[in-house]
Amino acid sequence: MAVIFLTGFMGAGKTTVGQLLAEQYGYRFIDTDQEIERLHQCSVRTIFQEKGEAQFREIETEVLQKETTSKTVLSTGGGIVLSKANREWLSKEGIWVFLHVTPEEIYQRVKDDPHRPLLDGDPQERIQSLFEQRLSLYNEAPIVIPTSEFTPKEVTVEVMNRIAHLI
Ligand SMILES: Nc1ncnc2c1ncn2[C@@H]1O[C@H](COP(=O)(O)OP(=O)(O)O)[C@@H](O)[C@H]1O
Ligand SMILES: O=C(O)C1=C[C@@H](OP(=O)(O)O)[C@@H](O)[C@H](O)C1
Ligand SMILES: [Mg+2]
Repeated sequence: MAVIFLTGFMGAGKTTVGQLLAEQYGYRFIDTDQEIERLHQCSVRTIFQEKGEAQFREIETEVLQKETTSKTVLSTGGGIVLSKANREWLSKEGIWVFLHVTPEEIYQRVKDDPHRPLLDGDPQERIQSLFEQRLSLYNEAPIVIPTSEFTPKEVTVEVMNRIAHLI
C-alpha cells in the first residue's frame, strides 16, 4: 500500500509521468502545485508574488505531509528537496524517485511555459544555476530514472520496473 514520490527539476516530467503512473496502478494522483492552487484558489506564480517563496515552501511541506497516504502517486514541485525535513520525509514515508533530466532538455521542455516564476529573466542561466545548486539533493533519492531521451510513457514503464519489488 505504497505512496510514490516523484521528485526532480522543473520539466523533469513529474506531473506528466505521475498521472500516467497513477492510472497504471489505479492509485490516487496528487500534484503538490495543483493542490496548492486548488486550496488557495490562485496560481503558484501569484503565491510567489504575494506571499513570497518562503511561505510557498511552508504550504508545500504541509501538502506533502497531508497527502502522504497509501495508494497515492504524489508529484512534487522541483523545490521540495530544498528542505532537509522534506528529504527525510521522502526517504522515510514512501518510495522516493528522482526523475533526472539534463539542463538542455529542461530548457527545451519549459521555454514556452510562463508558469514557473523561478525561471523568470534568463531561463537558460536560471536552469543551469538552480540545477547545480540542487543536483546533489535530488541524488539523495534511492531510485534515479533518466528521462531526457525517453517519452513520458517509457519513463512510466521504467519507474514501474524499478519499483516493482517495493509495491
Ligand atoms: N519524457 C518527456 N519527454 C518529452 N517531454 C516531456 C517529457 N516529460 C514531460 N514532458 C513535457 O515537458 C513539460 C513539463 O512537464 P511536467 O510534467 O509539467 O514537468 P514537471 O512537473 O516535472 O515540471 C510538459 O510540456 C510535458 O509535456
Ligand atoms: O523548482 C521549483 O522550485 C519549483 C517548481 C515548480 O514545479 P515543477 O517542478 O512541477 O515545475 C513549482 O513548484 C514552483 O514554480 C517552484
Ligand atoms: Mg509539475
